[in-house]
Amino acid sequence: MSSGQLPPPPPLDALLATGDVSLFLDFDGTLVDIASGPDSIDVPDNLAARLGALSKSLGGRLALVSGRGLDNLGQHAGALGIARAGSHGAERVLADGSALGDTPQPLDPDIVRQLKAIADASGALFERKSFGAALHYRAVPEKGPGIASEALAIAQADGLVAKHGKCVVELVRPGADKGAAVAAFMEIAPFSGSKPVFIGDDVTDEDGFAKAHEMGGFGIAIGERESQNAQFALDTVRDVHEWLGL
Ligand SMILES: O=P(O)(O)OC[C@H]1O[C@H](O[C@H]2O[C@H](CO)[C@@H](O)[C@H](O)[C@H]2O)[C@H](O)[C@@H](O)[C@@H]1O
Repeated sequence: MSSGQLPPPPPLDALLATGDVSLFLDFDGTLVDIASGPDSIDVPDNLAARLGALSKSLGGRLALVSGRGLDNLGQHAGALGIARAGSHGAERVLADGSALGDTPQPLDPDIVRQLKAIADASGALFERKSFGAALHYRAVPEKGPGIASEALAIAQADGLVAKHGKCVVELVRPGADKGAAVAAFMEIAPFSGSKPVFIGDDVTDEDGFAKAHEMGGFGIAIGERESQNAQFALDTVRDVHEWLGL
């Protein structure tokens, strides 16, 4: 259903009055506005501190779940003293920085070279990531379908997964899934036994919405994109900040 046709979520205070809630937050397009490139984002002042305060008020039941690597997330958002999953959910750490689950394997260098060659030939922006590599075609949108199909062919030949997002396709190893990250956090304290709520704007967030709903909670889709699995919607990043009381 189009996000515009979904109702807004109940106020966070009202939700918290019904019992413990865990919030799982996407980053790009949810906490920060989409920009022309991965390093052009404008991170709101003191975002890390404000998320830390929100996490504290929720008894630690807050986690970022991003397609960015955790190293990259830290470079942009600053030191995050909250639970977080990066690389589309494959890298997971608790608020104290201890790992939750295994560290993923990086991509084979030959795959990275093939993706870089596609970027060089097409004018796409190549983003090297710790456990994946992405091709951003925001500056060459007409080449998006061709870039995506070349990346998909490499993924299929090498047992990898192509993650599609806003003007981007990325190859990752199987298992990088935001729903799996939600499930992993929900198995342990302080998340277990609470109602999970996943907030995100992009295709990869659908796994998070579906898992949150399956576990008794719901998803909140941000922006115009049609969502298959969210129950509620908010229009903008600013609305997300207001709903969270950031
Ligand atoms: O799961 P997220 O936290 O939303 O991360 C998804 C991807 O975000 C970044 O790309 C997107 O945001 C860029 C900056 O606004 C934008 O230029 C790009 O078109 C978007 O696709 C990031 O660069 C990727 O690595 C993340 O996977």
